[in-house]
Amino acid sequence: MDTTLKIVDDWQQAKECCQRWQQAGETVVFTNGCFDILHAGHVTYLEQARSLGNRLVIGLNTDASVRRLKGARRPIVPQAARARLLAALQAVDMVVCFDEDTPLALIQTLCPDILVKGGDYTEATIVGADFVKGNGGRVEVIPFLNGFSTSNIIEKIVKLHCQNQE
Ligand SMILES: Nc1ncnc2c1ncn2[C@@H]1O[C@H](COP(=O)(O)OP(=O)(O)OP(=O)(O)O)[C@@H](O)[C@H]1O
Ligand SMILES: O=P(O)(O)O[C@@H]1O[C@H]([C@H](O)CO)[C@@H](O)[C@H](O)[C@@H]1O
Repeated sequence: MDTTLKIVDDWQQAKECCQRWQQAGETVVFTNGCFDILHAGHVTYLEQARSLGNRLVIGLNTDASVRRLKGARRPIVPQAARARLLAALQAVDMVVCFDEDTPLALIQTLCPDILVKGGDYTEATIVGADFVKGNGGRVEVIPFLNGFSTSNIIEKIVKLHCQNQE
């Protein structure tokens, strides 16, 4: 299968695909993030998110959005490559990029049935939670898998490869 076909650039096309899934009785799960330097915590998280429904859609921050969110030295991995890696995961059915600071407009466009974030968030801090619940959906927080973060990976690389070696 050509998994690049999961990467959808046009939000209207993504909306129509989600509608087709929902009209077929499938539950559409949505999550979002930067997913810079994909790691095992992301993969476990996404597989658990997918298990909550029948389809998993990822809202992926563009490079400009990541830079505003995480600083000028991020992302490490450009959005095209981040999208490509996510699309290759069996758990993922669609990847849609958003350039805003938050995924709210995308969530309001796609109207997912379930909105998911990891345990580094609470329902009160999940953007789109009120909209999804108001639209008859629900919000789920997936436990954080400790020891896995992109920041930790970057710190380890700097420590092991960039500082003066003893
Ligand atoms: N170890 C983990 N366990 C479960 N969920 C995770 C884990 N790491 C990230 N996530 C989830 O994956 C999504 C994307 O997170 P993000 O790309 O910010 O990962 P990160 O490793 O925390 O990155 P950074 O260290 O740059 O903040 C978020 O919904 C987040 O809750
Ligand atoms: O990868 P991150 O930093 O977990 O993703 C961010 O999530 C924010 C979250 O949805 C707030 O509830 C979102 O606003 C931001 O754009 C990133 O996707």
